[in-house]
Order: sequence, then structure tokens, then C-alpha cells
Amino acid sequence: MKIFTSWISVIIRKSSTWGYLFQRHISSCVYPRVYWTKVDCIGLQNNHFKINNLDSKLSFVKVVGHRICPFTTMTGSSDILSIDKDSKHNSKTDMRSTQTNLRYCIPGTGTYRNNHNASLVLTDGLEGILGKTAPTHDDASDLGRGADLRKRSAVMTSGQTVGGRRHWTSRSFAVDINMTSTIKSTVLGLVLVMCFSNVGLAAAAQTVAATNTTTTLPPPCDSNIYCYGELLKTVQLARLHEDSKYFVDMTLKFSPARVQENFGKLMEDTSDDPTRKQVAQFVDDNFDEPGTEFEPWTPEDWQENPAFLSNISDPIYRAWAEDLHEIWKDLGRKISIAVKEEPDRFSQLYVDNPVVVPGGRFRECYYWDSYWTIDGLLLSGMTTTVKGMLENFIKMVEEYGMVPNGGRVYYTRRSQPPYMIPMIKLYVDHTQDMQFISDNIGHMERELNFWIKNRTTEVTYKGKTYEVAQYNVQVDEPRPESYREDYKVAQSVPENDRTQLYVEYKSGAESGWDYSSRWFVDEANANQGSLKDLAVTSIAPVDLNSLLCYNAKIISDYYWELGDSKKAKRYEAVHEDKKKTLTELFWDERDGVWYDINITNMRKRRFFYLSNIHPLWSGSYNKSNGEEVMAKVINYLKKQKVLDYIGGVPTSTQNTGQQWDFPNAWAPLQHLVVMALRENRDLHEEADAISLQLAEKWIQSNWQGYEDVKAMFEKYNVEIIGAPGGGGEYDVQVGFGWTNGVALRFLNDFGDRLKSPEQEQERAAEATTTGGSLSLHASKLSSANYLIPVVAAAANFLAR
Ligand SMILES: OC[C@H]1O[C@H](O[C@H]2O[C@H](CO)[C@@H](O)[C@H](O)[C@H]2O)[C@H](O)[C@@H](O)[C@@H]1O
Repeated sequence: MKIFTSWISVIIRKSSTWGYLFQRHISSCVYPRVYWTKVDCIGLQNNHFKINNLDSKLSFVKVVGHRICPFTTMTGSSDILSIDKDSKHNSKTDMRSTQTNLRYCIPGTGTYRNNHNASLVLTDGLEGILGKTAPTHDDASDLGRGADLRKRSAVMTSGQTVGGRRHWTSRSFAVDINMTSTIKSTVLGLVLVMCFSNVGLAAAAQTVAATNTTTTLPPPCDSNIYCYGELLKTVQLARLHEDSKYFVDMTLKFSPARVQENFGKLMEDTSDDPTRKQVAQFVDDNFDEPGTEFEPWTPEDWQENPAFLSNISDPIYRAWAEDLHEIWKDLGRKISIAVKEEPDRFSQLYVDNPVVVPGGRFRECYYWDSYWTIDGLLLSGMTTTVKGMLENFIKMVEEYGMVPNGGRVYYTRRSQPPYMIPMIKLYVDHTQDMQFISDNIGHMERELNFWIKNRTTEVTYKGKTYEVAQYNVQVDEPRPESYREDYKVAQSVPENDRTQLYVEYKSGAESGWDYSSRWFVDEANANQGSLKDLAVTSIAPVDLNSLLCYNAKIISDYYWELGDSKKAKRYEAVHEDKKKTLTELFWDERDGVWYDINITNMRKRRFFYLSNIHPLWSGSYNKSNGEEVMAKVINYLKKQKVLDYIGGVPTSTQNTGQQWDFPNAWAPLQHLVVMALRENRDLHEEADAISLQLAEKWIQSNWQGYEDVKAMFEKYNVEIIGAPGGGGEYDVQVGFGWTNGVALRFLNDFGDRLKSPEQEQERAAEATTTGGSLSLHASKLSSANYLIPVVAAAANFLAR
């Protein structure tokens, strides 16, 4: 065995600015070949290295991370090796470590092809391998051959088209290689240890400012029809459909290559300037309407007369609950086997088990919506459907490393609020199916760790450092499903700012609150502005941090049940750490509530958003102060006067025209406030009464809307009983998964005390003699303007 010395320096460049220069000299590492590379994780999400054409039998790859390097395992096949994020090999990985130099020495397992050029690509790991790469610079050509190389360098240019394929890198970079000798033999495990001990890494300590420079980021997915490219742009800007989402939900009639070829012809024939009619014809010729991706399906576990109906004493509400229970059948979808067989022709992702969708334009399953949908399905006794949906999510974690925003390919590079673990808890609480936990606890950990590794950043406050989670999607291009809308706003900002705007758009979509003044940051650090002021990545949202805290607690509890005390303690520590952060950073003693934090100046965003009370719901506060916390939160809600609206609690007090603002009220947020108060009712004398009152308002409004148009809305207006919400970038939708789920939950939990308006009227008539008043009784809106578009939407829904 020979000893060789290799010397590689990797220069990571951030667009026009050289971010830093790193050079590493390895004095004596006793194994065949080591590739050293330095990764700075500050400002990067989901770093991922892919090494093509590496001499993998004879090589190790060493990744030296500045802070949190979210990858550790190396997998390989043929001439492509990639480093995956989840380590089985590297127990030294501590995702929360703030150590300057994390060292990973990873054996490769692929085969060596020394007639190929090698290339090293830094990509966004979460998204997996972002297109194949090929050498882009002659100087890289010797990398991997084990030849004597001196001061070779190669600069990969992001987004280049190589060999007919486009590839993306998170950063441009250069590789300098200087190997003084090579060897032929292979030594693995032992050498690994020697590697770690032999390498001095002090010089690697690099501090890199997390500058916000323009970088080349990947598109929403790799499909040049559904996610980026001229075809998508041409069709979307032609405005063939009122809703941008329609086009990206259509199915290709032919293979993507053939459709691209046809598009090429169209452009050629029209000198790159087709008329709207010609584009429409092209779409007609090459795409089928949305819907061919599904097969007819009725949930097998749907039964008449589910048990929960008997908990509802008001006969009018009970009859309505039966209707709601029926609606599950309309919202069920089974993905056609054609999607499995020819995935490239569909934007729909294939999953084995049927799903329950929100409804309307939301034809596919959504991540966080499913929490409330599943809660309702469980009340409806549909445990098989629920288990299937959970298995789909687990599969997605396996495939994408996380759960995508929704079941379409254009959603796969962003997620939504992480409710998979709480959903599993709902299911297990209901069924006692601990086998599901022992089968899937690893995937639950993986989901939580995705957020910890890829959506967590370090902040300093009053001399202490904290880890806070954020929505942060480092993906370029307009959202395909809202292409026109995003593109238009982007034209109003300088070209250099557009990528960042697209990042903010997607990060907002990941938050589930798309969009809201919650994400506007103006010059005065307030929440005024418009969509071009989106600054989601500058904010640490309290609900996300609270949710992750809860996730860690659930996992810890399950590990105790499974008898793995080591893991149980580990996640208990994560939970405690997050709880402490919520208390020390997010809690505001003066106002008695938690706030989002602007991490660019570490100031609290002292604005009312219903998400502010999330830690009360998730139990992420010090239980020893429970009564005090509860009293303060109730006081805060009263002071904000948000308990006074007739139709529920508003999302915010800002009327911006955005859908996650006033006057809209959303089912998941009503659930949040009502259940936070109900579950903690022992902590405060008023908690039970307020939760009942809020549940009553919400149910009355939902019921009234249903009476008017025989449909459930996606969101409601807090000022008018029964009226749908509005604003945002698409018309209000009917269906509706989470609304039905929350209505069933309230009808079940408060069913013995809720009275429909008709019943109330009777009660009122009786009460007049005693001077009773009906604060919640609303006059019915028979001729309200809102009914016109809504009736049309409802008619469409019913006609399905
Ligand atoms: O098409 C625009 C956006 O639509 C979705 O967001 C809204 O509907 C979802 C499904 O009910 C819901 O989860 C989300 O909270 C709503 O704001 C979609 O999730 C977005 O990614 C999409 O851009």
C-alpha cells in the first residue's frame, strides 16, 4: 500500500462574489484516495454533493462542513456516487453541532470508469440529484484518474446545458487538485479511522458571511414541461385558463420528448411568436384535461351511521353531519395505474393508496390539510383510508426525504407545515396500532430531521445562540401552478432580485400561509406591503417552531413505548431544547403571547396572527407555569378583540386582500384556538366557555354556508355568518377536506351542547319572557352578493 498525499482545494463561489477559498493539505492519510472538500453550510439549504465518475472503489470522499452539513451517507452505483443526507454510517453526525469542522470520511461503493471525466457538483440535497452532470471544463478531466495532478481547477457553471441535459448547482465552484502520489490498493474501515485522526483541520475554520447574493438554484422539479422552460412559460403567459394551476394539472398525450418536439415545431413555424389561438391548439393537440390521472373509487371503509353521530344532540346538526360524512366519498381519489407506468406524462405523483383531497382546484392530496382531514376521517371510522394516506406520506419521506407540499411533481421541492408525525399520533390514539409505530418510527425521525437539518438556522440573542426553524425553499422560477401571477410580480422588481422573490414565494407556499401580511416586512419592520415585499426567509415562525417541538415530543414518547430509552432521551432533549427556545426567544412577557421573530434584526413581530398561540395547542410551554400562560393568552386574545367576531376568529387583523389575513377565518386555525382552550380547560375558568363559544360560531357559519349553497368552503368570512372568505390568487374553493374534518371534530366534541340556529330560535322564543339574548344568532343572508360565484362553484362540485 502506498501512502499518498492529496491536496484539493475547493472554492465555492456565490455568483459574482467569491464566497471563500478553502485549501486543505492532507499530510498522511493511509488509504487509496481521498477527495477533500469543504462545504460551508451557512446560507445553504440541503447541501448535497454528487460526484460523478469518481474512482469509487479506490476513493473516499471527505466532506468538511463549516456548521451543519446535512448529508452523510454515500451511496453509489456505476459511475455516479451521491452523498445522501441520512447517515447510517456516520454516527458522528450531529446536526445541531456548531463545531467549525465536521469531518466525514465516506467510503464510495461505485465502480471506477477512468475513461470518463469526473465532476463534482454541489446541489440541493433535499431535492435529490438535480439532473445528471457531466464535465464542464477540461481541467477537471483528470479528477478521478489518480494521476498526478497539480493545481488543476475547474469551474462548473450553474445551469449549464451539458450533453442535452440541464443541470443546476447551488453554487458555482472550482476544484483545485494536487495529488503527489497515487496508489492501487483499497483499504476501507480501518483507514477511515486513520483518516479522521490524521487530518489536521484547524486551517479549515472558515467563517463565511451568509450573504444574499444571487445564486443559480434548481427549478421546482426536473420536468421541462411542468416546472420550467419555454413551453411552460409560453402556455402560462398565453392565459388559456383562468387558473394557472389548470395547465400544470393536464396530462401529456405523448411522451415529454414528443411534446417538446411538437412545441419546437410550433415555435419554428411561428418564428417564436405563436398567437394565443395557436398556443391553445398546441395544448389541445398535446394535452388531456385534468382528471385522467384518477380512477373511480369509493372508500371501502365508508359506512353509514358512524358512531360519532350519536354525540350530536341537535337533530338539524346531526342530519348535516351525515351529509358531511357523505362528502368523503366525493373527495376520495385513487391514482390511476397509468401514472405509475408512465409517470413522465403526468404531474400527479403516483402513490399506492387512495387519498382524500381538499376539493375544487385542489385535485391532489395536500400535506398539512391532511391533518384535519384525517381527524375527521377517523371520526367517520375510515381507519383503512387513513392508514393508507399515512403510508403514502411515509413513502414520500423515503423518496423525497420529506413530505412534499402536495401530490404533484411541481410541489416536490418544497414541503408544508410538518404534521405527518401528529397525524400518525391521531391514527395511533384512535386505533392503538403500535405496530405502525414500530414499523415507521425511522421514517418519523427522518421527517423531523429533514426540518432540523434543512430548515433550521442559528441565531444569537443576548449573547446566547439558538436554533430556529424557518420556511426556506431555495428553488428558482415562478411556482408552476401560479406561474403567471409570480411572473407578473417579478417583472416589477429588478432582475437581480427575481430569484430571491421566487424563493420567498415558495417559502410562503411552504408555510401554508400563502399569502399573508405575516410575511411582509417593510422598511419600518412592520407588516405592510404587497407580495413583492415577501420576506418569509427573514422570519422564524412561531407555529413551525412549536410544531417541531411537538414532533420531537411525540417521537420521544413513542421511543419510550418501544423500549428504546436512548432514542427517547435524545428526542426528549430536542423537545426540551425547542421548548426553551420558544420560551426564551418567542414568548413575549409584556403581551403574554408568542410572536414570530425577524431574525435579521432579532426583533419580535408584535402583530396579531392566530398562529401566535400555537405553543398552547402543542403544549410547548413550561407546564409548571400553565395557569399563568393560559391566563395571559386568554387576556391577549381578548385585548386583540379577536374573540368578538360573529363567524369565528380572524387569521389576522390586517385587511390586505391576501387570503391568510382579515377577514378570513380558516378551519385549521379555528381548530387551533378551540382545541388549545378545550384541551387546557383545567388551567383557566373561562377556557371551556370560550372554546364552546368559538366552536359554536364556527359551526353556525359552516352550517349556514351549507344551507345556502349545499357546500363547504375552504375558508369563511368572520364578519358574515355563512359567507366564504375571499382574496388571494384564486377563487374560493368548495369541498372541503379540512373544513369538513374540523366541523366533524367540533360536532363530536361539543355536540351535546351545540344548537343550530333553528333550535336557538325556538330557545329564543322561550327565552323572550326571561329577557334572554342570542349573541350568536345571525340573520340569514339570503341575497348576499357572495352567493353568485359560490353557487357556481358549488354547482360544479355537486355535478362531479
Ligand atoms: O395555487 C396556489 C397555492 O395553493 C395552495 O395553497 C392553498 O391551498 C392549500 C390546499 O388547501 C393549503 O394547504 C394552503 O394552505 C393554501 O394556502 C398550495 O398549497 C400552494 O402551494 C399553492 O401555491
